[in-house]
Amino acid sequence: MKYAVYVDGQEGTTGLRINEYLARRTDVELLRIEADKRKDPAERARLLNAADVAFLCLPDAASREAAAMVTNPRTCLIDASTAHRTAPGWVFGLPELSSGQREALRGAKRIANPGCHATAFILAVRPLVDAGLLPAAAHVTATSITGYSGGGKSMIAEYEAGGNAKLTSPRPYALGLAHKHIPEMMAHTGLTVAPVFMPIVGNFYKGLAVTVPLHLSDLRAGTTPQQVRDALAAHYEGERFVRVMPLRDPDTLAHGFFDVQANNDTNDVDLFVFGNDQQILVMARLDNLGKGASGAAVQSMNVHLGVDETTGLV
Ligand SMILES: NC(=O)C1=CN([C@@H]2O[C@H](COP(=O)(O)OP(=O)(O)OC[C@H]3O[C@@H](n4cnc5c(N)ncnc54)[C@H](OP(=O)(O)O)[C@@H]3O)[C@@H](O)[C@H]2O)C=CC1
Ligand SMILES: CC(=O)N[C@@H](CCC(=O)OP(=O)(O)O)C(=O)O
Repeated sequence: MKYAVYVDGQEGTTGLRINEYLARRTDVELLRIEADKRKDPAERARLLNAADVAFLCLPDAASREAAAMVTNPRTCLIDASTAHRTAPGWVFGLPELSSGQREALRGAKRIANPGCHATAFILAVRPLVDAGLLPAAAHVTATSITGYSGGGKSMIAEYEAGGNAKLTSPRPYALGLAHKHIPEMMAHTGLTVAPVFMPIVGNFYKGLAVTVPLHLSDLRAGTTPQQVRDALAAHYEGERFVRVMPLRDPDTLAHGFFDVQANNDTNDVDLFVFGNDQQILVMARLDNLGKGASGAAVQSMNVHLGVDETTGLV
């Protein structure tokens, strides 16, 4: 038996990559929309309702419209947009979040794929809150360095057109302190105070690293960097796609510089803890188009269907 799968937004950055993952699979029949009907509501509704799994790789408003078109109770929607990540009735597509998450995804017909920055932030912070090392009311800050593909087709075109000197240097953004991932960062870590979050987009295609700096005095009294690293390792023990590096990763320190692109073309997340007697940096690195978007969506589909979670992923 093959699963019927439709990608709404198949020509976009996330949709194209999901199609690449799925094209290699023998257990999936891809339903494709004709090029001239890509935005035809009736044709999209027909395909959405014919699918066992439909990925929404669309701007937020179009994702909301697509969700409203689905009347088939068998169709499982996996929404890559920001529209439903804290919405009631939608399960967050991050299997590694907590011990009950896979079971929830298995039973869900509405799955919201996490944002790329949010994935890295949540994977770095949630285990520390769960372990009681980081108080839920802590005042947390975070930065993220990301490649420009995170901005979708329009930002990719801007960078690749060339000729704009302003794009050659890294650009901090979301300076209104209201980045669209903050609600999901709070909802899925348990933090009760909004983190101060500043992303920076750089002149490279893909790769992302979130850094969360913490004073040890903000953690449970007596917490050491090693305990923080060990809490992460305990939370992710046995996970195929999350690797917790040794404390003060010797390879990184030997190079002197952190490689934001080292997880590109994989679905892997690497977590790091650097630190001294007073301070730590917790860092999470991933491919924003892999575990930050399309890879995560395919992983959630695998969990939902009950097939090997790594099928089609590297
Ligand atoms: N890029 C990334 O790293 C990530 C993106 N996301 C999210 O995934 C979603 C898709 O992003 P991304 O792939 O980057 O965006 P893109 O802009 O690259 O692609 C969006 C696609 O949706 C199509 N589209 C727009 N409106 C409609 C409509 N009404 N009906 C059908 N198709 C429509 C666009 O058509 P056209 O080609 O004509 O413009 C385009 O092909 C967004 O919500 C984004 O926030 C999530 C995680 C990471
Ligand atoms: C460089 C850039 O602009 N990146 C996007 C994030 C892309 C992403 O993962 O967010 P969504 O899934 O919510 O679209 C941003 O920060 O808004």
